[in-house]
Amino acid sequence: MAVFTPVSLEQLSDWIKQFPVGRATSIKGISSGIENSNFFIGTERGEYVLTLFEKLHIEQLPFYLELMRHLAQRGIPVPAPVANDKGAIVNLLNDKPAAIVSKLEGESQLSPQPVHCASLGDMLARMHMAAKDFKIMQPNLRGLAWWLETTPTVLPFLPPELGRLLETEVQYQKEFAATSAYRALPRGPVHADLFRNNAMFVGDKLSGIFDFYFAGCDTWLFDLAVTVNDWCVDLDSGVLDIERAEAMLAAYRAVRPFSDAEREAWQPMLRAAALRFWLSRLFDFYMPREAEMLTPHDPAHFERILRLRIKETPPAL
Ligand SMILES: Nc1ncnc2c1ncn2[C@@H]1O[C@H](COP(=O)(O)OP(=O)(O)O)[C@@H](O)[C@H]1O
Ligand SMILES: N[C@@H](CCOP(=O)(O)O)C(=O)O
Repeated sequence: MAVFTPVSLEQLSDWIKQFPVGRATSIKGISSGIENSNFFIGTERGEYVLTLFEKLHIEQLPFYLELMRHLAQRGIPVPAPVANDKGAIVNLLNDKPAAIVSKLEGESQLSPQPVHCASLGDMLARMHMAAKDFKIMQPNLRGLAWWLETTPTVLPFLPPELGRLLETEVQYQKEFAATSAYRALPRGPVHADLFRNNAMFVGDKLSGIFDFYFAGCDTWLFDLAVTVNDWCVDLDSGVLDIERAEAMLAAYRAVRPFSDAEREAWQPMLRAAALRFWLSRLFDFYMPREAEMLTPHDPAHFERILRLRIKETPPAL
């Protein structure tokens, strides 16, 4: 994560007194990621992750943090938010809403094999089931409405052929969202950004999934499509690795079988998932923000993935 808002050990030491984690002993900015300011912090009780929310509004945060608490309570390995002495899990730090969550063990698996993809498929399905009774409703804020709003902002920066691809796909997704097949898709709270860098493994064992700050209520299939488009592709070409994709789909299906509507919507959803990240990367590329450390993401990667998902038949659900 880039650090947009610096926090000193002195500032942290004062702020952290309200939490039952003991005295702060260290703070270190995390350079990966592009949305929030994240820090590893050490305290007398252990290690945690401190996040300062840069763009999200304070009224949106309970959805993410309460969802993490809900999932953690149901045995899904996600960071558990720490409440302060008044029971609040979001508190201002340096004028930004901020939260402390438990630190997951392990490392990201950036070269996943079928065994890792199967673990993700299994966990994603279990997460969807565990979130079914979550009470707070918040739409996916990077869904169709955002695509429609953001496309005109990036279009002026694009060469004509890319602009046409973008406009055509947004129109296709708008029409697909009005079909009965789309409306019949099962839905609920979804992660919506479950990339390789948002899961931890200890050896080959999945130790947790994190970064719920794009989560929202959307179709379960969209969530699976986002996950397949990252975990089961060749990163240079965007081409689907069938063995990895089938391992993920089989593990997901073993927990929650797919419906007919989902089978019908699978290819459009893979396209939607590619479009979503192509558009957000274009937006971040042409409208960058100031940051102390910033790792930009390449929009062309998801343009390639979108072109491929449009023309190919995906592995069956
Ligand atoms: N709860 C956590 N446990 C362990 N590491 C974490 C945790 N949260 C974040 N990280 C680390 O911080 C990095 C950036 O966090 P992330 O949530 O992806 O940032 P952003 O919201 O900006 O995308 C991750 O890649 C991971 O290394
Ligand atoms: N996964 C998205 C960007 C969101 O950043 P993250 O570090 O929070 O996953 C992308 O790759 O475009």
